[in-house]
Amino acid sequence: MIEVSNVVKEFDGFRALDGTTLHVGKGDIYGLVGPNGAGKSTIIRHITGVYKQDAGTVLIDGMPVFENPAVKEKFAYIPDELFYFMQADTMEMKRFYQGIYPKFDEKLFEKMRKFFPNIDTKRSIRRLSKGMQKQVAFWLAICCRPEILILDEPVDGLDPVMRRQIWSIIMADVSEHETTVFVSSHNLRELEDVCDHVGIMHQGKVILERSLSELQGSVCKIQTAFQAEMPKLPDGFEVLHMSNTGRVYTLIVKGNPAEAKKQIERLNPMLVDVLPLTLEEIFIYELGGVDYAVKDILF
Ligand SMILES: Nc1ncnc2c1ncn2[C@@H]1O[C@H](COP(=O)(O)OP(=O)(O)OP(=O)(O)O)[C@@H](O)[C@H]1O
Repeated sequence: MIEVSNVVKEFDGFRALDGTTLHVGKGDIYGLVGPNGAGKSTIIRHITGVYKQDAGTVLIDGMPVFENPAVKEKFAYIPDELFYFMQADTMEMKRFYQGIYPKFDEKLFEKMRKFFPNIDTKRSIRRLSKGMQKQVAFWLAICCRPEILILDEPVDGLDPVMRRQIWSIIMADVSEHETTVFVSSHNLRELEDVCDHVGIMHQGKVILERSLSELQGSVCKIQTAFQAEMPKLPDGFEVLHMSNTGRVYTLIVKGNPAEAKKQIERLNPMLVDVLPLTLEEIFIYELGGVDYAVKDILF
């Protein structure tokens, strides 16, 4: 659905994007994570056709985005800095969006009022708080019925209750309409519960791109204890990290979790348990040795 290949962008000789490549499939919830200055907003501005790349391609459904209104109708974009007509109120903005998005869902707009009880839709947006302005942006974006929602740091500035609310609205939309979501954040934890694909961006490149199921099936944490010393582990059993407290050993193991558990069980342990790894832990071990600087910044 979104295909970004080898995109290069320079600003006054500074290479903000240095061969960025990423792929987002239909219905994916793709999280792009990276430290400040990695290039997340810049690549998003290419995907939304705000910028034109110096080299490489940016395609949505096989079509170039830049200056292509047919493609722009497919997505709604919430940038990190909102650019409303600040004098307008929410109802006026709604009419503006209705003019641009033929599929704008008026009924849904009314239905969603209950989620945003603090928004006075007749008050100029300039006079709403920053968090409230973001809420309005979501409300309108979802009602545009886009095929793709592109969100740059979407919940920054929202309180924890509203964050949960916004995510649950997005998730409901995804499951009902198979909306594709492309979301950037510098906070991996924020994306952990919602994304099914994650890309890590660093210095203008996507250095790692994985599906969550692929990640979760490829590394696991095993806790085990033996009567005496830890026996020799089978050949080919790839331990990425091992620590122990007394007789209880915690192993981070590469490979299928169920298979790894079976292999440990053959060694007659007193106990063996497979524990879930957080996305953060998975990346730490996945990236092990690749680039410590990235790990230090991201986690
Ligand atoms: N219009 C511009 N002119 C000059 N430099 C720019 C411009 N836009 C971005 N940059 C530079 O490109 C790099 C990437 O910026 P970008 O905003 O894409 O990073 P980011 O990953 O979104 O960061 P953050 O998490 O802080 O929002 C930065 O070094 C930034 O200074």
